[in-house]
Amino acid sequence: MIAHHQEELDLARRGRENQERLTANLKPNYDFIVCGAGASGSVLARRLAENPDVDVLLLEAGGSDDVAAVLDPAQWPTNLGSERDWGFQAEPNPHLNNRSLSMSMGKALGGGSSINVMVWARGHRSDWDHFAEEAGDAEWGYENVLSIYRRIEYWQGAPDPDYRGTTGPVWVQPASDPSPIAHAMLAAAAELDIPTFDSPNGAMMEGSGGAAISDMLVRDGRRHSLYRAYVHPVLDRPNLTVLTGATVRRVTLDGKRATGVEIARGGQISTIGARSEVVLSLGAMHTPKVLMHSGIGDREELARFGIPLVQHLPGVGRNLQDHVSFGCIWEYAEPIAPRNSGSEATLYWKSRPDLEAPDLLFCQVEFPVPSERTAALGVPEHGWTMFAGLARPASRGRLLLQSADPMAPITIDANMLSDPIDVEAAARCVELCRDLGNAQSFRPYVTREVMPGSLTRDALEDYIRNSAVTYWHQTCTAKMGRDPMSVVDHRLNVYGIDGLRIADGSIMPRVTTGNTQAPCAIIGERAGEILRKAHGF
Ligand SMILES: Cc1cc2nc3c(=O)[nH]c(=O)nc-3n(C[C@H](O)[C@H](O)[C@H](O)COP(=O)(O)OP(=O)(O)OC[C@H]3O[C@@H](n4cnc5c(N)ncnc54)[C@H](O)[C@@H]3O)c2cc1C
Repeated sequence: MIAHHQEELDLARRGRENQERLTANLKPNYDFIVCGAGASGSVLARRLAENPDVDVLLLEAGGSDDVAAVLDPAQWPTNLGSERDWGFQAEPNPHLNNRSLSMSMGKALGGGSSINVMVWARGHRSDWDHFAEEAGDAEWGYENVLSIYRRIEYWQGAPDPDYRGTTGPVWVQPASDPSPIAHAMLAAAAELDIPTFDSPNGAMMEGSGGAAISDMLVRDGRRHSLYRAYVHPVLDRPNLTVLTGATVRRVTLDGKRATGVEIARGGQISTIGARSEVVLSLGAMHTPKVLMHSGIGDREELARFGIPLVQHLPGVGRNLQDHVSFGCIWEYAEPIAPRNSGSEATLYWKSRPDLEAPDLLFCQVEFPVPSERTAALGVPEHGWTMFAGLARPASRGRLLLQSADPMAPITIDANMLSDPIDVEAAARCVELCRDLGNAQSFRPYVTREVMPGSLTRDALEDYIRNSAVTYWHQTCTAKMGRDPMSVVDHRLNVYGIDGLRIADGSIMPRVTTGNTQAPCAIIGERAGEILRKAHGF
């Protein structure tokens, strides 16, 4: 253990010194520029840099992840609203009683994977098969994706070679020593005839759903972000430069070929060239934004701000999806301190039996999580939340520019619950929450259901609109596909532009069933495979 710790310290020092050297001597050109060191970008940069002959620049607007708020799993909520959060705010939404939701996204090395709740959820079989169908490419299908998961995981739970790998970079473990209420959640599921599983990742996500103790990216008691898993161990390579505090303003183009990027850093604007390709991994808000500022997007939207059109792609910034969630809260009989990240049990189920796959997603949270509106109903000092959401929302949002200035914010019309089907599913979702939370198995741990309680249908709808918050799974704004609203093809090429690809949650045609960082890791892995093949290395 001591020897391992010393090795870690040595590696960190070598990496730091190497990066100080590389960033003090930035080159005018790199082979590949990966924009955004988040969940997908971290994976991709590592895979490209594994070839020592390939020079990779990884650009990140945020800063270091080497702070307790990131590395200590229990401290994740303290990142919300901090310098490590972009702090997006959606427009007031009439379907949420005119509430304007906060839409946090990570701004630091690791992106969302440095501030998230660390849950590892692979997505449902039908999600990946849908991606393959949309893309017209079986390599995006479940069977292939399952083999990638096996390859990248360093699984710490009970051996399960059909589903789990033990030689990859991503340390995945079942939540260690979960809270009694996490076990109560599984017991309550069983009371309602919902099957329970050893892990949510495997057979559970091939069928109708179930309940399990969550898998987490936590290693030796510390957050194991996708940046820590993939990039941190290779920071000492001479062919990988990681530049923080660098905000990508736009892609530079020569006609319809991407030539590099324009960045803002330390008050200076400069350009850096890409000999091979530029990849946008800026997340679902900023990837479409940077495309639009580069002249790639909807003709009319760009014309509003006089941005010269390079490629008309009406789907840029459309199709915004997210899991909307509703907190139902119970008061503890005796306070129970949260363990791990405070979210250790998960459940997926269908709102209607005829659905092909689960459309409801529950993550238990071991402390109260009201919305700013439901907080007024009175929050218990000690309580827990069933954080229950729509895994397959029908509502779609849109991103719009506010200005021709690349540093200006964007307008987010999240449009949650605009489709009445979602309100129906939400009502079923909250009813199921109540059935679970009020089940026999929770009795030893709770005194009472604090909210919502038994409500008339109208009052329940009002509760849904007042309690709705984001699950922070914003995705799908530059979707992969073959229809006119698609932005990238099956090889992640931006339609109509050479040398420009997208690899992040934006390319999802539909948000996956479950938390989104594991699918974003797959997108990074696929991008790595595709680029290595395209460039013959
Ligand atoms: C609070 C919170 C909790 C979550 N909990 C979970 C969870 O428990 N499990 C789970 O699976 N998922 C969770 N998620 C979602 C998950 O983290 C994201 O879906 C995932 O990180 C998205 O990956 P990405 O690569 O698309 O983008 P990101 O991870 O967001 O990465 C984008 C990166 O690009 C950088 N960037 C953006 N704009 C620029 C620019 N102009 N120039 C340079 N850099 C830029 C960002 O700073 C960021 O580092 C959570 C997210 C949040 C915010």
